[in-house]
Amino acid sequence: MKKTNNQMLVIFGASGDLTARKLIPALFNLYVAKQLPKNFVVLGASRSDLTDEEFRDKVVNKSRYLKAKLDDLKENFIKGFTDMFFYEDLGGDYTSEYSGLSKRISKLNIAHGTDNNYMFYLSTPPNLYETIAKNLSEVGLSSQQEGWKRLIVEKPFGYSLESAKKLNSGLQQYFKEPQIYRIDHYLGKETVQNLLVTRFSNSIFEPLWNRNYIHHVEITNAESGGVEKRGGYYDKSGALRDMFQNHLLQIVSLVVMEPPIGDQPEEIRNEKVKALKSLRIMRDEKTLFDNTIRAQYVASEINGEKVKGYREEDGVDPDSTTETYAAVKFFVDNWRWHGVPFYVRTAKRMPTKVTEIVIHFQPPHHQIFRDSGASSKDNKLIIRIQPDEGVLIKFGVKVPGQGFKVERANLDFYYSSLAETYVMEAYERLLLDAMQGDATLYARADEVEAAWEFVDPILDYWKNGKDVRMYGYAAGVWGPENGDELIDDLGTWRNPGENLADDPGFCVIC
Ligand SMILES: NC(=O)C1=CN([C@@H]2O[C@H](COP(=O)(O)OP(=O)(O)OC[C@H]3O[C@@H](n4cnc5c(N)ncnc54)[C@H](OP(=O)(O)O)[C@@H]3O)[C@@H](O)[C@H]2O)C=CC1
Ligand SMILES: O=C1O[C@H](COP(=O)(O)O)[C@@H](O)[C@H](O)[C@H]1O
Repeated sequence: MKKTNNQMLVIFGASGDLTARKLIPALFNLYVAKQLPKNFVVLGASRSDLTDEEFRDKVVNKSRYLKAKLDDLKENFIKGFTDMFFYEDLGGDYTSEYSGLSKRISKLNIAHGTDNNYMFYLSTPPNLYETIAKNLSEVGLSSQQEGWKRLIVEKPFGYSLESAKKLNSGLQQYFKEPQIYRIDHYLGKETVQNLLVTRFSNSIFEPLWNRNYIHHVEITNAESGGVEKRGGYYDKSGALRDMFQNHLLQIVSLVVMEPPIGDQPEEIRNEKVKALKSLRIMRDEKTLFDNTIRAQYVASEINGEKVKGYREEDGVDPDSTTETYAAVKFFVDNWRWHGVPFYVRTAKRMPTKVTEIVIHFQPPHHQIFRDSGASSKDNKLIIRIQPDEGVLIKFGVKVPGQGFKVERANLDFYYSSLAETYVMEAYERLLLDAMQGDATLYARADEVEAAWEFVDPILDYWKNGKDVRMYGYAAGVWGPENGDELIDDLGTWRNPGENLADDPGFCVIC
């Protein structure tokens, strides 16, 4: 069991959505599970004019998640939680000097015995990250002479390769790379981590994990929701930046990577970087045209309810060319994966919320049961990241009786069958790791840059390419028909829990 030192968590942007929806509930779960250190303080910092009491009130009252739990808990238990919270008004903006903040931190440190160990969580608009790091450094709050200092940074880590490099070097002027924790909440998901264990702690999968046995790899991230209240942010981002560049390429790196020499953070991260650097970058327009598809959802009805199209959403430009669906086919240029196509798609307003990896194995070289129902697509390994987290194996079996009729069977493991095991929420797991100084599940600067290097040409083509198209799909279906064209030499995408409405797939900006 790793040790969690006494410490203070300072959250910049403490009055925001992420703090209320993710960070506070995660801290609360850690508190209930007695995982927080003996001496622990949370100092919220924002421009809003709040007292400690008002902040505490907001922290507990604003969290719908906590409200549901609070009814079951004793009042003094809850008070113990809220008493850990304090608030510092940064007075106007985040750019003025931090001597007031620094004094408050010192005072709380002495009063609560947090041993000069400070974790700074940047949950503000990203254009403030570098300024906050600079201001902290100027008042000595990045120095590790006494106690450790860590900086957790929220995505987006840049908007392009160039801006990611600028952000990384900007932060590294004030904090050393090992002090910087770039959070990618997909890495905190239990089944994403389980990929490493499935691959490297079993001898039955790894011998097959290569071009000789794997035909192709498919990764789907589907959300049934639209852009909700984040239209303004999303319209400047799009599916490729919002999900693909970070979460999905992180998953790809875990599928592709070579076995690390051990389980230490740098051993694993070094292999992930190598994996990301081996993705074949698409440079010419023809390759980009043939291997990438973008689309937007348009107004439709889902279960009898009218649903807005993307361009009608609040905060979205009515002429927006931002994609809510992105599908990319690519290859990995290394010994293990030569010639194996990867198909990765992500979208909002799909029929269901699901994320899964499907490893399609090669068909048998000589299929003697072809006429008895055996299919060349029988063998699949499905790693279900969410929901119903688990690992599923699909294979062919003989139907009892005369002859050799073949049908498909499943060997399925679901995490829910481990009823005794408490599965931590992603933010809970990641916060605890950072508190313990374990950066394994955080993205390193070179990983982020390698991912942008792959994504940048696609973004550039989608913005400036000659023949580039934007397709439409009715909200609530599995994307545009053209999405299937990408994979059509292999059939169709696996649409889990399929509920496919009639969808012609049409072009809104051809
Ligand atoms: N919400 C989410 O689900 C996710 C968010 N993120 C990232 O986390 C960060 C925070 O996101 P989120 O909490 O949603 O954002 P919000 O807009 O809800 O909150 C941002 C906070 O930053 C403060 N702030 C300081 N300067 C500004 C400014 N110029 N404009 C707006 N707010 C400012 C605001 O507090 P005050 O006005 O009091 O200073 C506010 O509390 C962002 O970088 C976002 O990309 C990443 C993944 C998911
Ligand atoms: O980072 C993001 O992730 C969410 C999806 O996360 P999940 O854990 O619910 O799968 C996505 O909705 C959001 O647009 C994106 O910014």
